[in-house]
Amino acid sequence: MDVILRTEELYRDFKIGDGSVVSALKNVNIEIEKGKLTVLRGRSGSGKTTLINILGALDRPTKGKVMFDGKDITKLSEGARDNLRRHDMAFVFQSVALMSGMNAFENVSFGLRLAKYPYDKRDERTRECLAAVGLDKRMTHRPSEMSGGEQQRVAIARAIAHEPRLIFADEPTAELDTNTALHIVKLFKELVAKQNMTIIMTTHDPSMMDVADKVYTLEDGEIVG
Ligand SMILES: Nc1ncnc2c1ncn2[C@@H]1O[C@H](COP(=O)(O)OP(=O)(O)OP(=O)(O)O)[C@@H](O)[C@H]1O
Repeated sequence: MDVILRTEELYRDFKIGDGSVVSALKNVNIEIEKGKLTVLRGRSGSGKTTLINILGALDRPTKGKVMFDGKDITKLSEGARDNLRRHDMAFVFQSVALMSGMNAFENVSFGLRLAKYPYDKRDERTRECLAAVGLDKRMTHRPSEMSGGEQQRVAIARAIAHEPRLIFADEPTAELDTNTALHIVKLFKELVAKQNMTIIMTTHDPSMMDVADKVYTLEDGEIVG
C-alpha cells in the first residue's frame, strides 16, 4: 500500500469562552492511500472538519504528527505550509466558492494563475479539465447561469487543474440531490484515479460509502472504524 498521508496520535483541543476545553480529536491514527478516495464519516460534531483542516494544513493539531512524504507538516513554517497548500493540495467545499463575476473558463483559469501554473499551458489545461467534468458546452456560463451540480463540477475542474497531489472535499455534495451527488463523486473518483491524485472527503451521506475505497468513521473525536 502506497501511503501519501499518515497521522500519528493526533489530538486537537479547542478552548472555549467559559475556559473549558473541547477535545475535538483524540488519538487519531489514519493512513491515506495514494490514488484512492478516502471518506471520513460521522455525525455532526464528530470532528470531520477539524480533521480535514489539519490534514490540509489549514489548522495545526494540539499534539501529534501529520506525515506527508515522510515529513511532519505540522512542524513547517506558515510560509512552507502556504506553499504546500497552493501547489500540492486543493480544496472543494460544500457551498461552491466560485467567483460570481467570472464564467466557468475564467474561474478555472484563475485558479491556475494562483497556483502559478505555466502561463502558456493555462488555456489548454482549463479546456481539458472542463471537458473532463462534462462542461465543454458551458465554458462561457457564469455560476448564476448554471445548476448546483454544474457549479460543483466547475469547482472540481478548478480543484484538479493544477494537478494537486491531494484533494480535500468537505461535504462537497451536501447541497445536491442524491443522484447528482453520486454522479459527481463517481466522476471525481475517475478523474483522480486517471491522474494519480488522491481524494479525502467528508460526508454524512450513506450512499457515498459504496464509492469510497476506504471509510473511516469518527465518533466524538475518535476513529471507531
Ligand atoms: N474553533 C472551534 N472552537 C471551539 N470548538 C470547536 C471549534 N471547531 C470545532 N469545535 C468543536 O469540535 C467538535 C468537532 O467539530 P467539527 O466541526 O470538526 O465536526 P464535524 O464532524 O465536521 O461536524 P459537521 O458535520 O456538523 O460539520 C465539535 O464539538 C465542535 O463544537
